Amino acid sequence: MVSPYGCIDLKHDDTIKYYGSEEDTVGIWKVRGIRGATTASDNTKEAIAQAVTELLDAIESRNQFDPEDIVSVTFTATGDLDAIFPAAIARQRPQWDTVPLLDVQQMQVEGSLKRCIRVLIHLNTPLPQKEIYHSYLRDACHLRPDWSLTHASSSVS
Ligand SMILES: O=C(O)C(=O)C[C@]1(C(=O)O)C=C[C@@H](O)C=C1
Repeated sequence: MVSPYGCIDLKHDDTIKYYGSEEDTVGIWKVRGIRGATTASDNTKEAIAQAVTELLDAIESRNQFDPEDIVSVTFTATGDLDAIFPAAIARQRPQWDTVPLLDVQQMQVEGSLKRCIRVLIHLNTPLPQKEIYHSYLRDACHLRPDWSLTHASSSVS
């Protein structure tokens, strides 16, 4: 189907992409972001590993993607967590060993949530933004109450 907007982009590999309304883009692969956050009970390898595993399990089960389609994953940790890199935990997951991973320290804002691990996944997906599920677990559920039930469009499913 040709987009009513009439904008067709012929790439070098002859792939045709249409740009238009949200309906037009369903089924066309794009890079989307998946957010998540959680808290670790302690600054220990075990507690951080448990929190990261639980968070990535939730994100993977809610979004059903192939790790092969991940562009990159960035974790942030608050300054009170330094026992292990979240990326070191993530890398042990099935098919995650080739995913580009990065850890950075979260900026320190007075009064913000302690022992918090955040994640931002960039993913190639045919799903529209409204079908991307974000996961805010444990004490991090208060950070984005609209997303703590994990649906981007804030509907409960
Ligand atoms: O989404 C989160 O993890 C938040 O804490 C919320 C929020 C925001 O205000 O949007 C704040 C700080 C983070 O760096 C990212 C986003």
